[in-house]
Amino acid sequence: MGNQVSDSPFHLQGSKMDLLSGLNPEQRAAVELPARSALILAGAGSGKTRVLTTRIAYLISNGLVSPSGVLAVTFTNKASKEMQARLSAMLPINTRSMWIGTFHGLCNRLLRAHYREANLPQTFQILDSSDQQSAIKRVMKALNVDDEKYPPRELQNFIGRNKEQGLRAHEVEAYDPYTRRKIEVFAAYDEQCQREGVVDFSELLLRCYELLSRNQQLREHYQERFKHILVDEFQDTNPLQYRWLKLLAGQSNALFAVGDDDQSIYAFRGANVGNMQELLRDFHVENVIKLEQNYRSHGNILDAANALISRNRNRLGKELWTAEHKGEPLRVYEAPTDMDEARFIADEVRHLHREGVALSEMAVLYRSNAQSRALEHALVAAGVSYRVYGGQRFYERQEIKHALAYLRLLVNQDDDNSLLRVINFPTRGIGARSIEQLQESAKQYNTTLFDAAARMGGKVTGFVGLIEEMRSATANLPLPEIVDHVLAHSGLMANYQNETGAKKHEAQERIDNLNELLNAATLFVHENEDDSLVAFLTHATLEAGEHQAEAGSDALHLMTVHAAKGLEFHSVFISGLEEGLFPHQNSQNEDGGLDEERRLMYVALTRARRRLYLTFAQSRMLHGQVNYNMMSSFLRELPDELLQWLSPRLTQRTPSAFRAYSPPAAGSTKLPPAPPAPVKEGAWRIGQRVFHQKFGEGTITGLEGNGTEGRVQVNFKHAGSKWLALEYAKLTSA
Ligand SMILES: Nc1ncnc2c1ncn2[C@@H]1O[C@H](COP(=O)(O)OP(=O)(O)OP(=O)(O)O)[C@@H](O)[C@H]1O
Ligand SMILES: [Mg+2]
Repeated sequence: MGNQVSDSPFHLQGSKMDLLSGLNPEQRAAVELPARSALILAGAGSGKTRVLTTRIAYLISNGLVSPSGVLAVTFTNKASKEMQARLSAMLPINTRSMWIGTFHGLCNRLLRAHYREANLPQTFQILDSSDQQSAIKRVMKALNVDDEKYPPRELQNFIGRNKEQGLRAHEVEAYDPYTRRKIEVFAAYDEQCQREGVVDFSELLLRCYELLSRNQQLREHYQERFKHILVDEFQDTNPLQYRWLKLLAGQSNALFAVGDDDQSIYAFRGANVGNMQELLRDFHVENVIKLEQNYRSHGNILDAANALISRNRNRLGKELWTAEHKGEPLRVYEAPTDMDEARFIADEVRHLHREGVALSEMAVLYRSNAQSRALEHALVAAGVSYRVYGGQRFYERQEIKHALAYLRLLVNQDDDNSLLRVINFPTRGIGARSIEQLQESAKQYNTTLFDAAARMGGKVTGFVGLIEEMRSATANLPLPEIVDHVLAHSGLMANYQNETGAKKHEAQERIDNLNELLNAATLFVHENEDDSLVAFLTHATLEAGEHQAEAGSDALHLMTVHAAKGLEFHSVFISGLEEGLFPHQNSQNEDGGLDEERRLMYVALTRARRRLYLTFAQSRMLHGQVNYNMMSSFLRELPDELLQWLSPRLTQRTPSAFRAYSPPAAGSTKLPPAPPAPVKEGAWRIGQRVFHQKFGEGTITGLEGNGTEGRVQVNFKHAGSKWLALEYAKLTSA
């Protein structure tokens, strides 16, 4: 059973003063609180994480607890590594063996230590989401469950949701035969996992919770051991996590929670700010300590964040101030296109870097992962090393690799790797057994897998047919339309569109990314003489993997706002501040959705210490078409006097506004890219009949903008009315 609690206190001469000397009175009071449960409720950058870390050091160095008596929960692995590093700097102890980690990490550790009691094999494996889905499909097959009536994804969500509420199959209530059938699958799936010695993510937490709640001896052992339980980002814990904490805390241990209701950004995953109220009640918390001084940001940044968040309803209410001076205004930049926005950011980064700001002290934040592609492209071109955090680089993402594999098969059917990647993705009933047979047959006749597949018959040959069909259908199409065709006909797009429930968010990201691939193809055609599919695939291979900064080297941070929680940087760029993108359009249909987006924006703003850029683009490519979004309402919610516009402030998108585009006034740090060269005006007129390769014949019903930025509205005979960018639409007159 784990480490024993050491009796010998840990005394470090003089460290008490050193540890506390840099803190303000409230922070100090929080660090020195007696061993009772407490809630520190405080805004961004007020030192919550610092207080939590210092408290651990304080308790240990004063002999109030041994290092093994502490359990600290962080939100990400990155955060737990940082906490260990900070602790090591404060205490001469090995922090590696301490129980500091994420909920999943800590549960895994407990289950490994007590695998027998948890009824697991010593080497139990963890299923990721796609492993889990294959496992569910096998169960369904064995039970003869119709996967049209019961989509495997729906079952996956059903199982996950119930486990996250602490429910096993036999505890789920069934009101109808449909649910009863799902419960059967749930039960059989758990049996199969048990037989095979695997656990999924939600099982980690539930199994650990059950272990502790059923095994009194173990529970008492850990309750005896973890005298101090400390939780960072408490506002984002879900109900099962909270129950797990309660169990470990028992009657007498101290739960020290720090959090900020204004930074609660995981409600969509079941996190519950209400936990804060429950904590006060369940743990008889008498003192809620508020920290109101922000040490991170200059005044203007903080004023902007405060002004923004003040528009939210139902806040617990707290003020933030800083002793720092106002600093610079927030820099706003409106770019003509998303590519210009990305180039502007790359230029500014280089400029700041030349002035001495380390790349790792800068971050570019975006709302959705798909936005990283345009940014990556510009950074590669500018030679800036960067690292994508909390997600993969664009061309390494699963769905992009799948799409590229299909495209590769179109140009080279002998590419066995690509074939193996997608022969059964999306699933088309080609099992591991068939693939083995295929490989044997290819070996026997010394042919490629594709040739072997053509001979094999059944579903495998059906796949060959699909590739051949797609190849002939796309033979004479321009590159973006080839990509579009393959996304639609391979079933990739539909596969993600069919996601439901909790998986929907992830699937939406994948769909956005696939659309982004289409944008990449469209752009590629414009930037390259050779715009063949082969050339594009070569380009994709080169952009993947080549420029990712090496581990440990100085590199710019690229990440979603979600992934940036708890971090800070000298300079931050918040990109894509457009209505529909940030705030995300999905938030409009969800109750409290806009408030959650605003909290996300608050998180983004408060990451910056010294300099903040807010950027957006007049036009952005989405699904191969140009979208004209409005400036984000969040930008409008920031007080005018805090903003410095680097581009002329455009309130309306009119053709004259485009013509008025000019470099920013002197005094700003950097010139934006030159305005697009106007093309011959009047080439198109309302009422004119036109032809588009994909949509066919139509009539122009609207014109807007000018030059490469111009767009037309066309009412197509068969495809309905669409706005198209003149630059990309390649219209001909009919
Ligand atoms: N008393 C202090 N004196 C000087 N600097 C401080 C003090 N307290 C905190 N800081 C610094 O302020 C910054 C923000 O602190 P910290 O990250 O702990 O805030 P936080 O409340 O956890 O923020 P977030 O809500 O974003 O997680 C850090 O750089 C930290 O070192
Ligand atoms: Mg923090």
